Amino acid sequence: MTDPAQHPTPAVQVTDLSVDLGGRLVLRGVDLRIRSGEVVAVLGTNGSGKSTLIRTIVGLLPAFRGEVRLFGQPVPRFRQWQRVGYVPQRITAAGGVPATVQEVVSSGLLSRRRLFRPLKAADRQAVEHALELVDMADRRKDGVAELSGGQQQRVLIARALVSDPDLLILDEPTAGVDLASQAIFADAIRERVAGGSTVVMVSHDLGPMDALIDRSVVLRRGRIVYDGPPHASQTHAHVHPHSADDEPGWLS
Ligand SMILES: Nc1ncnc2c1ncn2[C@@H]1O[C@H](COP(=O)(O)OP(=O)(O)OP(=O)(O)O)[C@@H](O)[C@H]1O
Repeated sequence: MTDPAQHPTPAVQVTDLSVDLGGRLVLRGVDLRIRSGEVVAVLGTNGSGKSTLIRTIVGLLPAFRGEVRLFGQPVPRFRQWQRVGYVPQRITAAGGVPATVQEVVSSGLLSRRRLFRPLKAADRQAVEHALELVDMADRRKDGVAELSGGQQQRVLIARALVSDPDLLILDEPTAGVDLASQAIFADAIRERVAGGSTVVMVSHDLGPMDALIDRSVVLRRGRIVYDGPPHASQTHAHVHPHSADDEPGWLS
């Protein structure tokens, strides 16, 4: 029998995943197993498939072949979305709908409350805490459309953190966010990681988050070409993807 202590259910399990976008295979045969508590960076050049991988993991894109499981459950049947915080790649936080900062952050709690019900005191407190974390509490009543790009990104980060998720999936969360806010965000993530959260993060520039990463995965043309310790991948990911065949982690 398998010992569950030695083989606990991974937070994310991607098996032989291929994804088709517009008739083209953008991901091809991706295998990735992320244990609970790991902090994994997904790296690779523009168009290598990072966002596609992230969006398939959170169920926004269907698998063409293979599957993704979250906490052991295939994504199409997964229902515990309150356990997952997701920051999408930079888009307008409003998504075209006029909404205040407070409303967007509250929407991070939607899966744990009934739509259109007023927030309970504990929820209001969680929203306030998340807004304070990203230093946006004084803008709570403002429309997100009136914010700068970096401020909108901070609101999306607060939305992902508000439900105190077990798994954070972040697609370039700090793109366009100033260094001070990146440091605040890194602290918030560090706190979550210390509490046992799992983090999967796409980034071109990890900045203050760099020290938190314990593993990185490099994509190239829809395939994983490196999976191992962060150092070698960051040195070579964008420069010489084939120059480090003798280093551990590089896949042929
Ligand atoms: N809706 C779509 N239809 C067809 N092809 C798409 C679509 N969205 C993305 N692609 C293609 O899929 C490939 C991977 O895109 P993806 O956004 O996953 O890359 P990425 O690694 O996240 O890039 P970046 O670093 O620029 O964000 C690209 O070649 C892109 O042109």
